[in-house]
Amino acid sequence: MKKIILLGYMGCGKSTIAQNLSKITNIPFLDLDKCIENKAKLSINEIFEQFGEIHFRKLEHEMFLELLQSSENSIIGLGGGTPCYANNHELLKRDDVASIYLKASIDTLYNRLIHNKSKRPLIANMNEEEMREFIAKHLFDRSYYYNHAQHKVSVDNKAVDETVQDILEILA
Ligand SMILES: Nc1ncnc2c1ncn2[C@@H]1O[C@H](COP(=O)(O)OP(=O)(O)O)[C@@H](O)[C@H]1O
Ligand SMILES: O=C(O)C1=C[C@@H](OP(=O)(O)O)[C@@H](O)[C@H](O)C1
Ligand SMILES: [Mg+2]
Repeated sequence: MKKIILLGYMGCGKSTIAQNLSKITNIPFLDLDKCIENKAKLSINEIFEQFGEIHFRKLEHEMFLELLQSSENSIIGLGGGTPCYANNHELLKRDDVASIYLKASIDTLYNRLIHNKSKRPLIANMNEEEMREFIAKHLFDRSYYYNHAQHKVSVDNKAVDETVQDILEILA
């Protein structure tokens, strides 16, 4: 069975959707950020603070390869930046994975992230205006990498269950 990879911008719902998809399919869910935190015994915030983003990107690439190498079935929730560094986007095209881009609009992302920014070091210290502008520019830059996914699901105005159903249809 192919490994299922969920990708997309911070707040698009990778962790939430992967968890729910895992419950329905009984395929174990691995959150890349959580795996990095467990291995480093530090939170994502602490890794950024103590070692910087470049070091985080190295850990992220290594952990992504490690998860892909395992022979177990899994749903892997990436971090928002994963496809955009270390040529990770090329791994999204592999035959042994089904990669799915959870595509969200700037408004959807802004509305979710405004209440959920403290654990995301890239936006934690921004005010509302800065955040909206940052998301707009950053999403534009990153879309090139996200578009390497094999499949795309729009998540705007959809409940968690609806997005999960859309993914099940892709996988069927
Ligand atoms: N329809 C929805 N689908 C996914 N997440 C939603 C939805 N509505 C609200 N949310 C909230 O948006 C946030 C998405 O965050 P998360 O799943 O951590 O995304 P990511 O891992 O992509 O950064 C969560 O707080 C979740 O509860
Ligand atoms: O977009 C990014 O560069 C990041 C997204 C985060 O994951 P989520 O997308 O799950 O928030 C986490 O990996 C880190 O804070 C960096
Ligand atoms: Mg996440």
